[in-house]
Amino acid sequence: MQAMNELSLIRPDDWHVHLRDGAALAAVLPATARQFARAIVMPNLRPPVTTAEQASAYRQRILAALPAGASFTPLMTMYLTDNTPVEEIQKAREAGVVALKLYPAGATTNSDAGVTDIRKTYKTLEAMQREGLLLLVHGEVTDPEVDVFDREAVFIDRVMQPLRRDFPELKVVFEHITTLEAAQYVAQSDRFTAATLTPQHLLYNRNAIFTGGLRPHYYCLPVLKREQHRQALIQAATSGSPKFFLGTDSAPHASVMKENSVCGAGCYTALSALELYAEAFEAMGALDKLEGFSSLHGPDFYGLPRNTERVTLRKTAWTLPESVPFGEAQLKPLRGGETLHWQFVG
Ligand SMILES: NC(=O)N[C@@H](CC(=O)O)C(=O)O
Ligand SMILES: [Zn+2]
Ligand SMILES: [Zn+2]
Repeated sequence: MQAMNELSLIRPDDWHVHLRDGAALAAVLPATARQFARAIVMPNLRPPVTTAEQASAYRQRILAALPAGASFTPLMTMYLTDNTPVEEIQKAREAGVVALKLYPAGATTNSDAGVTDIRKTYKTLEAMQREGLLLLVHGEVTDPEVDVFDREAVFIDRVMQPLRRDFPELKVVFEHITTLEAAQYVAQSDRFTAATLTPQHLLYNRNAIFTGGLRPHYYCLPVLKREQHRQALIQAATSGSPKFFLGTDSAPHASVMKENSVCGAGCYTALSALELYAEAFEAMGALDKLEGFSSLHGPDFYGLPRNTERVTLRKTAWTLPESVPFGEAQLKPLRGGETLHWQFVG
């Protein structure tokens, strides 16, 4: 394939991002709004966004925190609980909420209020299927008997398959998939199932967490897996299949929380999201597949219009800052202080 020095794409959207709130929101929002036209905003605040009213208020806080002149649309989600009332689903749709997020209780950062048993949510899922709201899934079981590296594969058998059988027309996004099993499951599923892929799971295997010592900035959930899984994921992303699309899962945690005896899960990638994806696609000789993955498959699956504006990435070396302000704290991006070879130019 011919080497390319400039890449022009329809402006992408980020179908899975954590923007947090307050000073943290103000610190990270400009980076996401710079690269992406829209983003699916995760609801795992403390306390979580569980009502349509809270989602609307959170949307207003995001819009208020946008830099002057930015044109960015936050797409709001709500946090599904054992007790989400059925009536809340119609309110959610009316408030412009596009999806609910399933966190198995205890699976990840701020998931304590998550679902303890999917059957408890069946009436709500029925209403979502009827109203056309999507279900976004953090697909890991929390059973302490199950090895951390197997939790996604076990989730497919225990939760995904029954869920798909019982709600065949509910649109489900299997978020941030990390395994061969999940990539195969999604590739073989019908048109109501899709998946997002993060840059870290396309670029790294689990060795990255242990290179020369323990590297907390490579720790996210679901945790990085073996190389065979990474290969299955990058194959899926570059396959051209419309079932796979971009979701950074950029998940900022203050560096004091990452470099701690108990390290919070999450990689901060919003500062260089497209650059990291371009690097992963280029390594496969598949830069021609980047636009579908970044800009077309997501809106098509969500039933939203494609963007029309374009953005450019240039092949040029630049150094990602090692650390950026994060309210009173500091935030260390994945690959901070290192040289990247693509640069988003706007
Ligand atoms: N991905 C992560 O490791 N962390 C996310 C939560 C999530 O998406 O599971 C976070 O909110 O920090
Ligand atoms: Zn998650
Ligand atoms: Zn996430």
